[in-house]
Parts: sequence; structure tokens; C-alpha cells
Amino acid sequence: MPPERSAFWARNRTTTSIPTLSWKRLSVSEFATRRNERQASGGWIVAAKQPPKIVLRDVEKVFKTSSGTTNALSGINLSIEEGEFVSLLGPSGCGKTTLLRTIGGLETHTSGFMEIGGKSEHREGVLGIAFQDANLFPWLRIEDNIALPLRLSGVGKTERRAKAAELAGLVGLTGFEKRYPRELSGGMRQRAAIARALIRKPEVLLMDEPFGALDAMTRDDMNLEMQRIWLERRCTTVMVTHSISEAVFLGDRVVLMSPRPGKIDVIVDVRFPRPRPVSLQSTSEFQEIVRYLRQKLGEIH
Ligand SMILES: Nc1ncnc2c1ncn2[C@@H]1O[C@H](COP(=O)(O)OP(=O)(O)OP(=O)(O)O)[C@@H](O)[C@H]1O
Repeated sequence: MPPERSAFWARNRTTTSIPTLSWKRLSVSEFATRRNERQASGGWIVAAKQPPKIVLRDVEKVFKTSSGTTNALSGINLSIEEGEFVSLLGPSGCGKTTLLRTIGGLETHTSGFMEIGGKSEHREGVLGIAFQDANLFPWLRIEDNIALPLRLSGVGKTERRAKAAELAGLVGLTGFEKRYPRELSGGMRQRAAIARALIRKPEVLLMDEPFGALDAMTRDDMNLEMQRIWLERRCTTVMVTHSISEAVFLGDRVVLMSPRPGKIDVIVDVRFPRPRPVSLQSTSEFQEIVRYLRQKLGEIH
């Protein structure tokens, strides 16, 4: 249970097979409306929804090495709805990457329950993954880098080229398909990495600090581009970031984690309508959420 409890927070429950508990930051008037609804519904706000795309229940991850034991994740309870964009935020070492890698099947959780799209085993093509370092192969042209997952699953050259061109278009790289990674800027390489992650139309996109290596201006541009791509594809997305404003700008929810052991400290709903303009970041509502998360991060450190 989140430790936070104040007049501005309301607890919600959905009628899915696995109850979802989340905490939403509300305005004073919203809170009053919710309180009345809650009283009328006997304590819970009930809303019918699709089953969540990703479910984690009591997930733990313990690393045992010769130098000791690390409780990287403890009691992780999180449900992510289909088409949702979730930002993972938290201080260094709190387990963000471990959580992302666990969702992606790159780490095996020590205990607990995890399901993606109603299945507990990872299925081919369900996930697309992009990391901070674009990890493109320098000897492959951009179109071949983008189409690599298709090549690995035996798709023919003509279809690969057509799909790569389509994805290059989606991420704004049309005209650069024949270039090599070294001929592209950092932002363009990251676009190519996102195109590669999306080429098999994954149900879930996982990104670990995708824009962490970019300068501030390029990062702002990429945040806008990411929003546009996500709005076009509506792929369920989980993104690790160290940037509070990036987390709030892109996320439907921001999951703030705390370390030792790595657990969820609080989840903040971000209700700004989309598409969100860059100018949103200067509004008092946006700044209020950023300030709140910065203060929580300060307490966690
Ligand atoms: N393969 C591993 N073997 C042993 N310990 C690990 C391993 N991977 C991560 N850890 C430990 O688990 C904890 C969580 O690490 P993780 O990389 O998930 O944190 P993080 O929040 O992503 O950090 P950062 O923001 O610095 O990337 C850390 O204490 C880390 O040392």
C-alpha cells in the first residue's frame, strides 16, 4: 500500500479479475466529487475496464552474487492498462531497470506473479525494447538496422525493405534509410532504435532512458516525437527516465520507486489531454506535479 494518504488522494478499484489499486492526485473540487461518489458506492469507485495489459503482483527480485545479496525489487504491485504510457522514475539503484528487464523477460523474478497480455510466459514479438544507447549495428544501413528483427524471424528482403520504409516514415527518418548509423545524429539514431523496437508491431514497448544521452533541445524534440509516435501506435509503453519533466510530459502515470529494497513509493496520475504541447511544461499544474515528485525524490534520497 502506498504510504501517502491525504485529502488530495483517492483510492480506486477496478472490476478486473485482479483488483488494481492506484493513487490519483486530485484537485480539491475533484476530490469533493470523488468523495460523494465514494460515499454513494459504499467506499469504492468502481469502473468497468479491459483486463490490464501488464500485471505484476508481489514481484520480488533478489540478486545473489559473490559480493552479497541485493533485494532489487520487493512487493511490486502494478497493473498497466492496454495503451497506457507509464513512466518509471526514481533515484539511481532503486530497481527501475531491473523492473523493466523483468517485464521484458530479460530477468527472471525471484517470486511473485507477472502476466503480459493475459499470459505468464513471454511470447515472440509481444515486446519491443529500446535502450539509452541506440545499439545500432554500425556496419548495417539504417533500413537494415530497423528491419533486423524481421530478418531474424525469416521475413524476406522485399517485405523487410517495405516495412523499414514505413517505420522510417513513422519516426521521421524518410530519406535516411540508406545511411549508416555514424552518418546520423544521436537523436536520429534513437529514432531508428525506436523504429526497430516497433517494427514487429509489439503489444508492449519498453524503453530504458531512451533520450538520456541527448542534449536538452534534442531531448525536448524527441519527447514530442515520442508522443506523436505513441498516439499513432497506441502501444502500451513503459519508459525508465531520470527526468521528472520527461516522466510527467509523456506519462499517463508516473511510478516513483524508492531503493533498498526497490519498491513503488507512489503512483501519480497525469491527466493532461493529448497531444500535449511543450508549453504545457510552463503551466502551474504541470509544475505542481514536478515539484511534488521532486520533493518525494528528495525525501527518498
Ligand atoms: N545483474 C545484477 N547483479 C547483481 N546486482 C544487480 C544486477 N543488476 C542490478 N543489480 C542491483 O540491483 C539494484 C537495482 O539496480 P537497477 O539497475 O535496476 O537500478 P536503477 O534504478 O535502474 O538504477 P540507475 O538509475 O542507476 O540505472 C542495484 O543495487 C544494483 O546494483
